[in-house]
This record gives sequence, C-alpha cells and structure tokens, in this order.
Amino acid sequence: MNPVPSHSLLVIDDEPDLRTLYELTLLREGYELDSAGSVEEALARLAERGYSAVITDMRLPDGSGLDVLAWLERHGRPEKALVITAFGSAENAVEALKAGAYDYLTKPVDLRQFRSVVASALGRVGASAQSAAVPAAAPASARSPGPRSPRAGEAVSSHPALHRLAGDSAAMCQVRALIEKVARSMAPVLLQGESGTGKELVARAIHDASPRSARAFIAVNCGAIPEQLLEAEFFGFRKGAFTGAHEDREGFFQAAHEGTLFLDEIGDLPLAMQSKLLRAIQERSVRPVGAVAEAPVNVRIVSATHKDLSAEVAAGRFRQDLFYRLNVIQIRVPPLRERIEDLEAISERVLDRIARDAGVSPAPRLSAVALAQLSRYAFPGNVRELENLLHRALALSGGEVIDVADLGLPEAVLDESQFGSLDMPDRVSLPLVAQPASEADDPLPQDLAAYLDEVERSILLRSLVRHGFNRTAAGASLGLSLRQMRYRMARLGVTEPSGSAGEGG
Ligand SMILES: Nc1ncnc2c1ncn2[C@@H]1O[C@H](COP(=O)(O)OP(=O)(O)OP(=O)(O)O)[C@@H](O)[C@H]1O
Repeated sequence: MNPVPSHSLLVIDDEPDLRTLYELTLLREGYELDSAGSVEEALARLAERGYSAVITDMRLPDGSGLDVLAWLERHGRPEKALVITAFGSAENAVEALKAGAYDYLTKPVDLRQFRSVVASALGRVGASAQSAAVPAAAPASARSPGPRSPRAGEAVSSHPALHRLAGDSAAMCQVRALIEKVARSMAPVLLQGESGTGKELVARAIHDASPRSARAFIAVNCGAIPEQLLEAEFFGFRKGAFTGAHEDREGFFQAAHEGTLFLDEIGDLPLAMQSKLLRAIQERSVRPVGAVAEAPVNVRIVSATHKDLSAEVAAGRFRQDLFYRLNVIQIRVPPLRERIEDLEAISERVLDRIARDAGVSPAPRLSAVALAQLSRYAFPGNVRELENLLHRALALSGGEVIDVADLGLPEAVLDESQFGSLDMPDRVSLPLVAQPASEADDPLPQDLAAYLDEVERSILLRSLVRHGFNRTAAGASLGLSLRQMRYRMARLGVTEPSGSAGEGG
C-alpha cells in the first residue's frame, strides 16, 4: 500500500508498550504520528496543532478519553476520535459514541481491525480491510474535515441527501439535523416510527450523507426472511454447506462491507438470530455457514422498528444487550398526523415523482379544497398511505388538478376536532356576531364576509395580546390548533410584533 503521509494521528495511551504497538502498526501504514500518555499531554499537543484523527484509550491516569472528546467538541475541532475501551464495557463504548467518537475498539485490540477502523475514520475506505467479499470497489470518498457536529443554535448546512425528505415542520427539521449529525460517526442508529413514516428514507439519508456513501447501502426486512434462512442470508454460506449450496455466496454483512446495513423491522428477529447478530456486531466479524474461519467486516448498522423495543425487552422477546448495542442513537420519525403541515410539500414531491414515472408533464397539483380535506385525515398508514391515495386520485382525476371527489375520502373518516379543516365554516365568529334582541333593528352589514373577517381579526388580535403573542396558547383559548391559527392569521393579515413568543410551547 502506498504511504499517505498527509494523514496525521495522535495516539493517547498511558501504557508505553501499547503505545509502541499502536505506533508501529500505524507507522507501517504510512501515517504521521504523535503520542501522549495522559489527558494533559494530549490537550497540550492538540493545542499546538491539528490531526486527522485522535486515538485514545478510555482510561487515562489523569482523566478519561471522554475528556479528550469533550475538549474536541468544545473547540469545534474536526479530528475524528477513536476510543479504545476495556473488553466487555459496552457502557463505555456507548458513552464514547454518544460523546461524538467516530468509532470504538475493545481491548485487546485486534490489529487488523485497528488498521481497518483507522482507515475508515480517515476516509480511506478499503485501504487495509480484507476485500474478498467486497462488492464492486468504489473510489474512496475524499474526507473533508468539517465541523464535528452542529453546535447548539447553529444552522445546519443541509446535505443534498436530506432534500429527499420533504417537509419543513419542526419535527422534520429536527430529524434532518439529527441525520446530518450522526452521519459522520459509526454509532449505531435506531429509527423508531410507525409504518410508512419514512424510516427507510431516513436510513438512506444517513448513509448518503456519511463518508460511506460510495459504498453499498443494504436494506433488509428482518420480518420477511424465513427463520431457517436467516443465518445464511445475513452471513453468507460456503459451497456444500447444505443441500442446494452450489457455490459460495456472501451475506448481507459482506455485501454491506464498508457501507451501511439497514435492518428494518429488527423487532421481528427471532431470539436465536438476535444472539448471532449481537456477536457479529461485537466481534465485527462474521462466519459464513459452512466456513471454518471468521472474516472481519466493517459495517455500520442502522436499524428500524415500529415496535416499542424497550417493551419487547421487558417482555423477554428482545435481547437487552442487543437493544443496548443498536440503540446508541435513537431517531424518532413522527407519524404524518403529527406534522400535518408537511402534507402539502410531501404531496407535491410525491406527485412530481408519480408524474415523472408516468411520463406526465406538468405534474398534477392538489386543489386547495382537496388539500384541506386531506389535512383532516389521520393517515394511519402515514406517507405510504398518502402515496397510494395520490396514485389512485391521479388515475381518477386524469387532469392537472386533483379535487376532493378524486380523493375518495368519505366524510366519516375525517376528523374535524383534531385536524380541523382549513375551509370549515367559522365556528368562532358566528355565535359571536349574533345580535341581542334589542338590536334587532340595527342596520345589517352590507358585506357580510368582510364584516365577519373584521370580527374575527379583532378576536384573534385580542387573544394574541392576552397570550403574549404565543400563537399556540392564543389558538387553544379559541379552540383552534396552531395550524388553524396560523392559517387564519395569514388569511386576515394578522401579524405579531417582532421578538414576540411566536408558536410558543
Ligand atoms: N418526508 C418525505 N418526503 C418524501 N417522501 C417520503 C417522505 N417520507 C416518506 N416518504 C415516502 O413514503 C414511502 C414510505 O417511506 P419508507 O418506506 O421510508 O417508510 P418506512 O417507515 O420505512 O415504512 P415501513 O415501516 O413500512 O418499512 C416511501 O416511498 C418514501 O419515499
């Protein structure tokens, strides 16, 4: 292998023998090296210069590897951090990953794995890992040392991969910010969310925004594989391992080598397979069925479930130690009804896609009334159900505009109380403008709509003032959701003074 002197590393360990071992291993790979024996020494070196990556032991005489991670984080440093933890201390590994470590290794350190993890941290994908089982080699992705993670309050520069997730609700923005943050590390991610919410799309975005994007993203639906085939599918098999095994075949792990393995419906994995998966994750190596030796693999695991996995653990259906390994970082993908303000953007995106696939141009649009009706539907099947509904509606409409009739949503399935209609008759203003009997002869407004608008505007303003311009609270006091409140304010041109509470809690 060609030396790559441009990569510089800082190795932190208080045991001189181990330091020497790491140094010899890494020097042979062509890296430039510095070493330190304590937190204090490490921070002094880091204050002097930057490195491509830092490799630190967890336990140090004057502190812990986490202190080094915290310093890097505090100073917005771009170095990737690898942490070496004592064997069996999963808590430490999890803590390190949560603190921003790129990856961890357990003692005693397997040198082949060590080289491979360092290469992966430096973006030298494939540099020193075994490659027999690797699918078509792709060029190593160039590493650009960006910030370690977005600081609080800092705008997240969004990666193109994130644009596939339509919607700008607060919940969706948070999901995108988390994806961007976790994409850089090796930490396992657990996606939790109802069926059809977009978990696979999120998993793909994590992969595409990560340094592994040039390698494979392998998606596996754990619930769809017959139990007796699981081991062969996950780890591959050797020719002759069982009847019908006419040739060697790689499994999901080998196919995802140096890439990402997405384990969908992980809660459906039988207990026996859970043990084997845990072992593969801990050992970072797999043994194909019928093989004698294990082969190292470098795979990032993203898993997903619609189940409450901690309840599954409590019920004895899911291994606690595996849950612990998979759930280092959790991202909740909320149901569509909790971010109904995303409906328009997602519908547009879906209609564009359907039209493109069908070769139709321009893409059809939802009429305002159709959108209002959709927003009153709870979407138990989430975005996937919306997609199916739009497919059907498009076929029925046959034109450029999809209207209420094309949606085929019976009134009985629409929920006014929770989701509210944008076009509903005004429940607030009508009773309030009813005049007392003594005023029965007062002149009637010449423009009823404008008159009612004025009444509504004044009520909205009074309630906003009373609630310090907190739109959520003001809306709630009038029996309106935040979305309805926003719509009415926009329609009537009611604005809030700058610096006010806005949406509030
Ligand atoms: N924010 C979004 N913007 C655009 N399309 C989306 C969005 N979220 C989901 N989709 C689309 O909705 C469909 C369902 O998404 P996906 O398969 O990722 O959901 P899932 O949560 O993994 O479902 P399941 O749990 O059933 O496997 C996909 O076609 C996906 O492209």
